Amino acid sequence: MDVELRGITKRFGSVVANDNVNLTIRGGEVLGLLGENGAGKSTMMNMLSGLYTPDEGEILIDGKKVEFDGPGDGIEAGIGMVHQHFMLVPVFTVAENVVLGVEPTGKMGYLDMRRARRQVEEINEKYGLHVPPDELIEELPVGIQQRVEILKVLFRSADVLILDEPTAVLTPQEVREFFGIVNTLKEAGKAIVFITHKLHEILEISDRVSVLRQGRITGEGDPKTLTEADLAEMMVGRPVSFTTDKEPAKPGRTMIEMQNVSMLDETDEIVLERVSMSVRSGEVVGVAGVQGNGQTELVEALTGLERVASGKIIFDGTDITTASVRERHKMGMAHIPEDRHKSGMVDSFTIAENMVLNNYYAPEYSRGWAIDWNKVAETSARYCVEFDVRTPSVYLPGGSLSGGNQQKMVVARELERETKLVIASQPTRGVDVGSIEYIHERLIQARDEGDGVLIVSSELDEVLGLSDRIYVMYDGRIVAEFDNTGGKADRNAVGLAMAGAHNGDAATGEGDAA
Ligand SMILES: Nc1ncnc2c1ncn2[C@@H]1O[C@H](COP(=O)(O)OP(=O)(O)OP(=O)(O)O)[C@@H](O)[C@H]1O
Repeated sequence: MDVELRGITKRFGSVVANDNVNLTIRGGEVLGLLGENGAGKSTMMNMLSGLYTPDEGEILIDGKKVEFDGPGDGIEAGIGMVHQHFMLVPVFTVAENVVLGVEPTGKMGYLDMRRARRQVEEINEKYGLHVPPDELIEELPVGIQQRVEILKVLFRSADVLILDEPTAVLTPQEVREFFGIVNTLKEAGKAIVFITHKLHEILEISDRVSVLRQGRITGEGDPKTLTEADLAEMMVGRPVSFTTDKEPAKPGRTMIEMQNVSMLDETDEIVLERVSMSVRSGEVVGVAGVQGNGQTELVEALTGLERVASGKIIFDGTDITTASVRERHKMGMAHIPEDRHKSGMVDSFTIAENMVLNNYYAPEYSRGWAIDWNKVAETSARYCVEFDVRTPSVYLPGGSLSGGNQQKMVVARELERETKLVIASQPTRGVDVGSIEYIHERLIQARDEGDGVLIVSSELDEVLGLSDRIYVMYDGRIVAEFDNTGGKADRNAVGLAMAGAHNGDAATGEGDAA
């Protein structure tokens, strides 16, 4: 099935999200879609899937004009969207989720769950999805949940699959498996639209690439003849540096220290086991690891979001093991959370309100009981310019920003404050290459101004590029430590430690440690 967008324009108030867009999507092909944060990618796909109606232009399927009046019409026409934030019911099984809304019925009109299960198995088999139909969603890892979303649209006979930043939350192993599935779908004649900010993925998986800038298609090309640098320049309109220039670190006093910290989850399983680590002022320490090996819990312990079971945490000489989140924050701890929607922002609050979400009581904004909103708005507008948060007004809701711009808003709030320690968890997730460059520069600037900086990232290149020292986490423990002065840490050795192939004990300084 081929789909054509012709002269599509979409406005939100004064924002022109799509401006006279022309795009063709073909069956049996992966189209890579690239663009800066806020360029209009999601808006365009939301129109293709029937969620939004274009203000101007038309959509043609196999040459015939179609009009959608909601996502039901989109899926009816064979267009399926796999969203970045999954829309599954956690307490339902895979099969129940897949058939929800289009349940097959038996002769008496009752739900025929056996038939549903069989149909799920057939799709599973055909596309090599390997999803267990009877498992509850909440029991499944993220990578498998994503396949359930794919199953859902295939069950509804989608011929066009729109994948919106599908790899953002996957481990490297899950990405490999996911690409295998994408290729199977393509060979079966499906048209795939693949949206990502990871340029190497575009080069690897897509047959064609289109670049969107400020609502317009500004470039198209063949990934076989393009490089990452070409793609970055097409997106941003200027050459982008993939490495961050930095002077050697000048580590000072210990800013934060964990001493033998252990943590249990709600079922009393150990999620952090006797972790000892430190960050000094004037250094960037990176935490590498495949997601799910205790990094989230490490950050929760440091920031006070969760209580530790044993051990001590010392922040600039003060024992903060039992201190609250706000106390730590007031002492100069900044936190860029891995999931901004969980602990970073409120969608319905304005951008200005979000910019002071954890700081509104500071003397520069508060006069007694009253908040000086003019001052808040003025400061927020400045942060938006500095961090290139694209919005016509700071009085719009935070949730109206594109995903990457929401992330930049949270990063701006945390990095613009006077701090001693910055804890940055997946700081550039969903952020375009131009803004990654800027966020990296700001993290190095924080280090050079004397902050301790802790970066937790599932992007190994990010950890290697920024850190002066690297810890590797595996199975709730720190299993290795590497000196990365001048970028000397061995990528393969770090990768091996991430995979658990490490015999040494970082705490005793054995192994490939510094
Ligand atoms: N529902 C909405 N209300 C108001 N403005 C919106 C809405 N949806 C999108 N916009 C605006 O339209 C523009 C395009 O946003 P869109 O989400 O399509 O960008 P994107 O290319 O997908 O970005 P990202 O890479 O950050 O996800 C942005 O300026 C955004 O703020």
